[in-house]
Amino acid sequence: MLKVTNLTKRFGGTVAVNQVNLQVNKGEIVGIIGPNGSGKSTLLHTITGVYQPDEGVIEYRNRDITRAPLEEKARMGIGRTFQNLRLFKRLTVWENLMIPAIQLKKDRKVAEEEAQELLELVKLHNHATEQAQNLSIGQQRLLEFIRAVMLNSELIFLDEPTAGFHPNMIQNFLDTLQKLHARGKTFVMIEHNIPAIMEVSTRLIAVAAGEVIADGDPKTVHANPQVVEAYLG
Ligand SMILES: Nc1ncnc2c1ncn2[C@@H]1O[C@H](COP(=O)(O)OP(=O)(O)OP(=O)(O)O)[C@@H](O)[C@H]1O
Repeated sequence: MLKVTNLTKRFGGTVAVNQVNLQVNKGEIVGIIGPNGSGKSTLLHTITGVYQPDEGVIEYRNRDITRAPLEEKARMGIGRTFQNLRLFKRLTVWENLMIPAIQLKKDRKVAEEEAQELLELVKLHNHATEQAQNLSIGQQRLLEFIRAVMLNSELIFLDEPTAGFHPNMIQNFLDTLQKLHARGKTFVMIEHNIPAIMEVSTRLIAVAAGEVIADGDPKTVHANPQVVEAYLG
């Protein structure tokens, strides 16, 4: 589905992403872990078109999308959420879901049914008429998450989706993720909550100092001595 080859992104003298190779196959939930400052967000920004890479190639469904901007990648089915949320804060929960869906020329009735169903899935249906800014951070993250799903995204990148969550909301998020996964969505998720990522990931990628240091079965990667060293060292 997605193939990244020799991807490099520099900021001045800092090599934030260094010759990264990775693939994402349809139906996976790929977890990305790594210490603070290891390049996870920059990797995600570069793949999704927030940043342009300095080197490397990004292919989606066998098409070269290396230089496509964020909006074009979104139209191709690559969705994402942001660590610093990007909701329409003064609009209602319902409007946050419907406005982008209508801009995408979705049929209004289909979009309304989908919005209602997704709101029920993340237990936000009683908040539909509230302004987004009045929700808790966790609820805002859930809203941004289902908005990405509403936008016909097939491959969805999540940047620390459970950051700021009340502990009892984490399971709600993980259950929703697995339900959407069961319907055919593919996910790539950066997360510091290791128990959460171990629960849902079908594959785990560990990065350190801008490089992929392990990629494979979650339990094997988590136990990899280099990964343990990167976290503790
Ligand atoms: N816009 C930027 N300008 C300059 N340097 C940047 C920029 N964004 C990231 N960096 C640097 O690139 C490196 C990787 O940062 P990045 O935010 O991608 O790491 P991260 O693994 O996502 O960290 P965290 O887990 O804390 O979110 C760091 O050295 C950081 O200081």
